[in-house]
Amino acid sequence: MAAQTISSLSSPLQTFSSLRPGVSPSYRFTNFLFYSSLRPSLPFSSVILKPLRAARFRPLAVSAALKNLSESDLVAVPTDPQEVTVNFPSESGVYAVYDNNNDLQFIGISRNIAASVSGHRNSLPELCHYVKVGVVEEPDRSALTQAWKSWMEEHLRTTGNVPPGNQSGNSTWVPARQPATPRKKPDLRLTPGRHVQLTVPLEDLIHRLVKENRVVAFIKGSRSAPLCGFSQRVVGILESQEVDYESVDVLDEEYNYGLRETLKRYSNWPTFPQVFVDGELVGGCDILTSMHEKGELADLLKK
Ligand SMILES: N[C@@H](CCC(=O)N[C@@H](CS)C(=O)NCC(=O)O)C(=O)O
Ligand code: FES
Repeated sequence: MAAQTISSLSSPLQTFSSLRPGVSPSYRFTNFLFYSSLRPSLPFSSVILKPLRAARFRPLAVSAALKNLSESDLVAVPTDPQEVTVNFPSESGVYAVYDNNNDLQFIGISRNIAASVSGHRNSLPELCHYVKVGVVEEPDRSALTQAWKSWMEEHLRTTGNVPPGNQSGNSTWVPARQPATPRKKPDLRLTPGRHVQLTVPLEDLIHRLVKENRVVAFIKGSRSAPLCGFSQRVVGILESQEVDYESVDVLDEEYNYGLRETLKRYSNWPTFPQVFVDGELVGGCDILTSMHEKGELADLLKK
């Protein structure tokens, strides 16, 4: 195995999960500050101290800037996915996963480290006990690949082995592909079409729609083909929550004529997407993203 070269391994980019395109730099920065200022405390018992060749344990990834693999802190992965989401950085970077014997199993790249770690912990609990993470500044593809290579080379140099999960042909750590994409629910239409003269104001139709359906997302484009990155992100978040929701395309001039401007007045919110839960506007893309990352959206939808 020592003879295996880095370039012969399956591409680290295949391991990207939870891609979050379009997160504005300012938002990411705020997020980073938020995570940096966290001083979470894990129950001490959840961190099993062992005589390690690995590094010190620290409670969670509070100092996650990219360092050498050997210098990075080994952090116990909480069993609660919400704790992972809150305490690990949702930044782009590299991560190394260790089993409960502190054996390195896999080195991956992620656009959202917390989401990837949470996914691995969920699908491979027996192999995903500890992680090291390194946030990559200005994380374009080449910077991320470079970081991944440097960790991989360091591990190869010191052990002569490629981590089992990175050996070619091993698909344990790659998220399983969905067999066939299930057909998405159709979008709701507010009217029968432009040819029909409405006898009720559009506001009343909007009101009825959001009161009669628990979760409604007004988006640009359809849920199967959103026409704007903000709407796409919100659809992705709602799908990841596995919530039953209705979607309405505000750009559909045939069946939702006038909705784009009327809804802005109805909700007093100037942009799309707009997500309503129990008849109340929850927010747009920024708010939904933030609530999703903090676990607040799951709580709201569970109620
Ligand atoms: N910060 C907003 C981003 C959404 C946004 O800026 N939407 C714009 C462009 S898609 C919009 O809807 N503008 C009004 C319009 O197109 O009628 C959010 O969190 O939802
Ligand atoms: S940003 Fe252009 S349509 Fe949304």
